[in-house]
Amino acid sequence: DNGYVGLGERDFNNGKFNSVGGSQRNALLSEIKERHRGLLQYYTGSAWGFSLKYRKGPADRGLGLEDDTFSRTLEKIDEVHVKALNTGAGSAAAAAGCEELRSMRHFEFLGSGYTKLVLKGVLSNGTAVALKSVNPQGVDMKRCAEGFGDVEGCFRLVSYKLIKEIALLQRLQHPNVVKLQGHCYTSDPGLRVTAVLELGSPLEMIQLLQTPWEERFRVCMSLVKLLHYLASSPLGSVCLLDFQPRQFVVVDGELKLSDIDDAVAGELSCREDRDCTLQFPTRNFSSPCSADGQCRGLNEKRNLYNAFRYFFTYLLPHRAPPTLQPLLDGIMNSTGDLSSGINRTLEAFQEILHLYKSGQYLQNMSSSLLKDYVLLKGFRTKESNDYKCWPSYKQQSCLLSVHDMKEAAGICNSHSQCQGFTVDQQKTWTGRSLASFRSGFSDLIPDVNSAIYVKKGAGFRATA
Ligand SMILES: Nc1ncnc2c1ncn2[C@@H]1O[C@H](COP(=O)(O)OP(=O)(O)OP(=O)(O)O)[C@@H](O)[C@H]1O
Repeated sequence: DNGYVGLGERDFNNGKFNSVGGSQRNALLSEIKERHRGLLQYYTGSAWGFSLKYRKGPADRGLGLEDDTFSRTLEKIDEVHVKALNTGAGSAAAAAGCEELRSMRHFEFLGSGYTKLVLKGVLSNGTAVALKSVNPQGVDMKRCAEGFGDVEGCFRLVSYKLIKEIALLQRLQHPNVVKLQGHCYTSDPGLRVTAVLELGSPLEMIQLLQTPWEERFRVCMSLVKLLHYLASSPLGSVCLLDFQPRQFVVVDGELKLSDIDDAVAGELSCREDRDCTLQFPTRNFSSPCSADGQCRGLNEKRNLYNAFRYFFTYLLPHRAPPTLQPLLDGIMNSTGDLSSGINRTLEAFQEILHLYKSGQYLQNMSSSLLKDYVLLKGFRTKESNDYKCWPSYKQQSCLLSVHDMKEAAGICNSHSQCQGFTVDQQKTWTGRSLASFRSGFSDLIPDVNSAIYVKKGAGFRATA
């Protein structure tokens, strides 16, 4: 009994629900109520500044609204979500709501998945954003429509995943979670929800594998910072059930979580230790069941092991500076067997970052290296193709990050084609300089702000 059995047919034909068979309809209603109830946990807490007006009856039958017609119930459900989302953190300052979206033109397809369709749009202030809505062609919609035969009802059901995403994004604010810029929730004639998000680019693992180690380290470190936050977030410990690279986007080189509807907050309940087992294809892990019946630390473990198997394994150790390799091996081991938690893992990343930024990883770098070079002040090279090296910041030339000129000289000495280098004003995210390594200098241009290190004996000619 879902509290709605026996409602008149008119209640389902008001433009919100199609007429479908009774048992299918009731099953869909049960699912809708279930999803709706599941969302309430994300709205409670002092941050919301209001209390939910729901009367929870015995076993929460009909959400205490049994006397109302179904359409009225949906209205009340909508009222709760609209109110909760509109008073959620950051909503007052949100840049985009329904009005803003209605005036938007020219959308571009960005991506789609089982549940959502993502389009690029531009706000009136010129900011490009990602707009998420229910994917009418997605597997979620198709399965639901096949099962229940009610497209409008299914739209509502699937929308709750997006509403959950909005509610979670309001509460989980972190530099490595995409920023919610606003949302639109309309329920007349049918429920339509749009989330307005910070725009990123899809995480392309193949592309990332070809980027310099420093950038791959950055992605892994972004992930570690995110997991550190999720381990003790305002919603308690949060577990990302679906942990695939496609759940993340990249914004200015930083990894950000974008698909959060499959996250769960709070530790798993348990009766005994056996209930707290994590099963992965090649390994199992377990946590003790605490006296208050929770698998303490299990969410953190699951997230961290997934970070190891989907990210660190591919991105972290390859082509790292040799002196940092032992520390990186340490991270690979301690996350691969979960002997360290997220706190210790973050510390290990911070230590590596410090050694890298400060140049301390460059042990025994001889200062005599620069003696092989002549400093030519007041010149720069033309932006042109030159010999390639891997992994370079540019595809058609050899552009690498360096701590200082000595490191650049050492790199140049190790490349047979290299005849010298210039160091850019541009910095990488760690504050290191970008050095352009050259095989010749037939294209020099006067530039008071630049200097070139030319290998002694290398021929060069200025064009002006
Ligand atoms: N903020 C964003 N900026 C740019 N592209 C995005 C953004 N968010 C999502 N996308 C793209 O849209 C795709 C679908 O989004 P999302 O993962 O939220 O949908 P989904 O239906 O939950 O997907 P899945 O079936 O993988 O769980 C993503 O894989 C990503 O490529």
